[in-house]
Amino acid sequence: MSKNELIEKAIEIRERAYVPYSNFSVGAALLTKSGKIYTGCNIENAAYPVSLCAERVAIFKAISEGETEFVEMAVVADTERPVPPCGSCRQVMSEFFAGEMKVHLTNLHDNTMTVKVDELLPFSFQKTDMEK
Ligand SMILES: O=c1ccn([C@H]2C[C@H](O)[C@@H](CO)O2)c(=O)[nH]1
Ligand SMILES: [Zn+2]
Repeated sequence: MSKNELIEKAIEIRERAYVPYSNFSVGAALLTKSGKIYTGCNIENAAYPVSLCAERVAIFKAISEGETEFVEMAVVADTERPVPPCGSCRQVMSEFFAGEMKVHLTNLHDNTMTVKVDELLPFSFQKTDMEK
């Protein structure tokens, strides 16, 4: 599985985005260690805050299927710069992904930026912070 194949999956699933409010479609694809790909698109709601981002749809699909080991993720939107994930998604990434894991952020013009989870959210709140 190459970076470009993962990006292709994110581009494909982006077409399924349900975005009647923002009209801003996002796609995500997450590769597991076992070689499976979980995809996600953003899904909005008339009660706006209930909406879910593409990244979290992909991550929660994988977690709910019992996946625990992840290799890399791709996120795509029709932005000028590579799409930056929101803070909530960064926090969820830091919960389930290794700090060193790569996330490929891209747009429809092939401007891709690859960042590590730790770079997306440094000094993130972790479950170990609740242990004394
Ligand atoms: O990285 C991002 C940024 C935004 N959105 C969604 C949330 C909302 O549906 C729309 C506008 O914020 O885009 C994502 O899915 N991922
Ligand atoms: Zn988000």
